Amino acid sequence: MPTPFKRDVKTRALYQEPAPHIDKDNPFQSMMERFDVAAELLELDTGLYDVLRSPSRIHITSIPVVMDDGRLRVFEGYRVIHSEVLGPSKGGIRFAPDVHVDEVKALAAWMTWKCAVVGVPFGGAKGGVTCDPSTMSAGEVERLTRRYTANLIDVFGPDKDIPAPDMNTNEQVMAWLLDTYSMHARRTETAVVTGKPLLIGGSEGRREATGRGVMTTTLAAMERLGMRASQATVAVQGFGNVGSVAAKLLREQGCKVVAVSDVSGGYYNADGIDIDAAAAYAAEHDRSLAGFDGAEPLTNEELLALDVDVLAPCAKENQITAENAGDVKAKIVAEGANGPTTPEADAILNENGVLVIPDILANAGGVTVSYFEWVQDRQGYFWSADRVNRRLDRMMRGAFNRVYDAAETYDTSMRIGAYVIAIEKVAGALKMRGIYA
Ligand SMILES: NC(=O)C1=CN([C@@H]2O[C@H](COP(=O)(O)OP(=O)(O)OC[C@H]3O[C@@H](n4cnc5c(N)ncnc54)[C@H](O)[C@@H]3O)[C@@H](O)[C@H]2O)C=CC1
Ligand SMILES: O=C(O)CCC(=O)C(=O)O
Repeated sequence: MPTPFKRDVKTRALYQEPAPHIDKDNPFQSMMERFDVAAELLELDTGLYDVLRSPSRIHITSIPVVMDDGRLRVFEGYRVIHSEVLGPSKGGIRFAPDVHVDEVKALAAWMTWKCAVVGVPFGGAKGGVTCDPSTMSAGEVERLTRRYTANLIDVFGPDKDIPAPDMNTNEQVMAWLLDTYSMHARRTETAVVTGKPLLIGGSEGRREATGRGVMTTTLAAMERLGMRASQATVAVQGFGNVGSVAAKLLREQGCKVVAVSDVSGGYYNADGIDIDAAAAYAAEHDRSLAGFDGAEPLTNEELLALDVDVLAPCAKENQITAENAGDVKAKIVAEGANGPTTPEADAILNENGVLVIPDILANAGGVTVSYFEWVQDRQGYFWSADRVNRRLDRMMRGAFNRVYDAAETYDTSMRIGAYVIAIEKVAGALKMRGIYA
């Protein structure tokens, strides 16, 4: 096996300290720690550094919703536009109880870097509403979505800012967003949102795209490490849109998926989980694996420490930390989720020779097919699933190779290699446009 990439060294010598209110487990801080290392490697001008670290706009909005019992509740919603340097801003919307502005800021910045790494002509944005959709009816979620969209109507637009699904949002939520926007615009505007149903301008392959990108980049990493898919074991944390599809597609490539998990806990079977059965079970049980009997129970912590070849964290931020990174036995960590590994954990994984395929590369399949969807909507001409998947695989493979090569050139991790590519591209565009003149 090739020598693992070297541990990253950061000095913060050139750049300002992060804002003092940001604590160390904060996702924005976590993003900035990696940004700082890459900026130093690039010897990035300190002025450009300041521009790139700062979101271009933060929208915070109160969303009044009449609940089914007649009570009026007010939710807080966000849309952070991190950058529009490479094109209109792009990024998902998340509905979750722990959504907060610094999380959305980090997710928006990750979108900027992700689009640049994979080569789609978008800037970065992200949205979120602090709410618990598991306790809300479909009608309540629809009213929340429509009011959130109406409040941000001037922000969104096919040439301005284009949302998509993320945690706890789906095609139906995107359809409500499209409809609300179109009512205000007085015309049907399909390209204002991606990840929507096929019937109203969605793309073949978008639902599976993020998991598919996780599969493609994992296979590319296996090739680099001389591993065979047919002999590889896999554990997947999170069994939603990303995790369930990644598990299914890796299984189809010959891997043995021995463990999956969701918020209800983990499920282990040394002979391999029947992923179709698990997906069918979750579909029938309100998206939950609780009670799935095709496997033995284990905790999410135990899943992360399993003796497998590939670990795919596909749930949420800060799952692999300084406390548990030393227990990770996988040779490859494929980050389906955004921000699942803390900077301290990165250092431990690098030291232990684990190849981490960073989130801004591994999960970029979603935004890549969102780009294809936007292109198709604007042309009014729709592609076959085969065409979408072939183009996606080509772009993910190309991005993987560029990041791997950058990591070798700079003698660093794939994560920092990915940041180097992204920052170089966005900073270059910024200078060329003269914004920084
Ligand atoms: N949906 C998409 O196209 C994209 C999603 N992502 C990222 O992938 C991650 C997952 O997103 P989706 O699959 O869309 O969300 P989802 O809402 O469809 O699924 C989330 C899954 O994670 C599980 N989960 C939540 N908390 C957990 C915990 N503490 N431990 C274990 N499992 C837990 C849930 O039970 C569920 O199975 C997020 O970080 C998201 O930002 C990244 C790129 C694109
Ligand atoms: O498909 C998109 O536009 C964005 C998906 C997303 O939110 C992400 O990649 O984190």
